[in-house]
Amino acid sequence: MELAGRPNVADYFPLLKWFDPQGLRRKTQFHVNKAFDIVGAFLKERIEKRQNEGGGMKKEKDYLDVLLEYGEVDSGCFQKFSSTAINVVVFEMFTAGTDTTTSTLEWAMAELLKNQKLLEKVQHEIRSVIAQGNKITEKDIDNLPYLKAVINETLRLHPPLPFLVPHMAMKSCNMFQYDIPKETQVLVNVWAIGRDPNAWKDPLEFKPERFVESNTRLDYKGQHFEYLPFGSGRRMCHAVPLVSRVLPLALGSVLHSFDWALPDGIRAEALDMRERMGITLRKQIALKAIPMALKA
Ligand code: HEM
Repeated sequence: MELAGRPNVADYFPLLKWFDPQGLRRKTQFHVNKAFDIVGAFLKERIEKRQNEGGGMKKEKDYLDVLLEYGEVDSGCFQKFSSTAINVVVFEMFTAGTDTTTSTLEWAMAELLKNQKLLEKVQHEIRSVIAQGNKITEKDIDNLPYLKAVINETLRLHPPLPFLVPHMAMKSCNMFQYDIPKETQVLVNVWAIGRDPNAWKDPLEFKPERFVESNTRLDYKGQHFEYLPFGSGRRMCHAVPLVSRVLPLALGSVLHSFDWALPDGIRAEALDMRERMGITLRKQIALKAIPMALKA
């Protein structure tokens, strides 16, 4: 992820592409190969296990089982995925899904620890819906509008992919009064769009309320152009249904089960919120937070 986010001089002088002057392509390829070997080992192990179990038609399947079984039922219509295809898909899920989700959770916790009142408000909502000792489940999420609003607001101020993923114009076109020649690389600055004072009131303030009160029912499905943390159109993030469950479950669980404090010596209002630029937008200084057991 670090190498993918590093500025590459060859993007500005395409002639240099073949020389790979900073060695970025070479170094990235080294790590990609390593990751492929790791995924390849999972895959081999699972295929062997399924063969030993005799077809592996077990009741509980995970993602890898589904990929391996794809096409087995109706071989007339589908071809099975090759090992290489599965390897690529699993690799892509890890690379696209890891930093994005963890960065959102880290920023959400940081914003809440910085705004104790909001932290109390969201914890109050969660704890009044889910009794102490119980766990949050997917079906609880719809009853937690403020928790969802905290996540929405985090994605507005801290979109994990601030420039989306680079796009390329397939043909010359004119969009929003800009002439875009064929094969131009286009970066969409959703970070700036989310902070645009023409679109947002008090744009720099962390106010989850705006998503609860909003009459427009703003969402991140790619149709509201002032709010595009997952992009828009046919290359937008296809994990939105997964992420809209995983983020509230993960954040809700830690907020439900523990009280939280900053380490000694760090005042909430002085919490460092600087960003570190890369392909994903991380906190420059990793958040440290202390979980405290709830009193029975
Ligand atoms: C908070 C979490 C996430 C955010 C904010 C996010 C955001 C995005 C964005 C902005 C794009 C590019 C859209 C564009 O350029 O128009 C993208 C693409 C993608 N995302 Fe996500 N993502 C998240 C989580 C995930 C997860 C968990 C997975 C997989 C399990 C995933 C898989 C992908 C893939 C495979 C693509 C490439 C799609 C394509 O090029 O067709 N993302 N995501």
